[in-house]
Amino acid sequence: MSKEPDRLFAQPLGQVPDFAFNEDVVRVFPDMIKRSVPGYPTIVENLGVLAAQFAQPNTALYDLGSSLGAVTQALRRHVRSDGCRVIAIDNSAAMVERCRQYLNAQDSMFQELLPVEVIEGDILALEFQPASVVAMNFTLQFIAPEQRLELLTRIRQALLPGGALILSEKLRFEDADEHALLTDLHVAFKRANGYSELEIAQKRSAIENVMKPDSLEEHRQRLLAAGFSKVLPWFQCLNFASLIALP
Ligand SMILES: C[S@@+](CC[C@H](N)C(=O)[O-])C[C@H]1O[C@@H](n2cnc3c(N)ncnc32)[C@H](O)[C@@H]1O
Ligand SMILES: O=C(O)C(=O)C[C@]1(C(=O)O)C=C[C@@H](O)C=C1
Repeated sequence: MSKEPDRLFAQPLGQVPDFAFNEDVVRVFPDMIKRSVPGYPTIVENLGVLAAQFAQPNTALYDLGSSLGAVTQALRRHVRSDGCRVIAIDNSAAMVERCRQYLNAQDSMFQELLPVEVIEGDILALEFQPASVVAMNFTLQFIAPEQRLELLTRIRQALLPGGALILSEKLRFEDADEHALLTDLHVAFKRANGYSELEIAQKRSAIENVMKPDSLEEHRQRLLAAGFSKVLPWFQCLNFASLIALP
């Protein structure tokens, strides 16, 4: 994985453009996500551990919004069920190209890894195959809010009994004081990871139009409306959480 440090927002930008998963972001993405999302390495590795409990032989495992394939790599490290295959999908051409290179490198270092197909495409247009695990690691928050229920309903319909959706998201808090406190604590996390006040402020302007977090309660209600029977939070660090949703 690239070790290039994220300095994308270090210089004053004047008008800050909307955040996009373009070449510039791809180059620094491993550093950016680790320094921006509290608990990210723990979530990714344990997503593999959890997935191994839900994966069933001869089924598909999806990594939706796969970026550079960190979750796909964790699935391949942990899932041992026979005949499983990973389907990773992302609509950023730059992400997909680099993801394929990283997965080829993983292939050359380890034997007997699950086969993986990396698709450049829109999750909203995906025809799901019967799946035992669907991972969405910080991707739903970038889908237009009015399209989230329909997408989750289609995921629910593709999930086999005994399978699971593992959904990680940045959270919004319904109580204004709670939201302000958790936002301040997240800023403190970023500062402790070496981001300046300018970097933090410009990144916030860049993502505010493109990333719309929901509250935990909104997630729970929508997952139930999509047909899931149970929603279990398994991880939270500050305003970032990961949920298991059972069919
Ligand atoms: C925050 S990143 C995901 C991080 C990644 N899952 C990980 O754990 O390292 C969100 C990703 O979702 C992708 N994405 C956003 N909307 C999408 C869509 N409609 N279809 C496919 N991919 C999408 C973006 O291109 C981006 O790579
Ligand atoms: O920087 C932030 O505040 C974020 O919300 C982090 C976040 C995310 O949650 O996906 C936003 C965009 C980048 O992809 C990396 C991380």
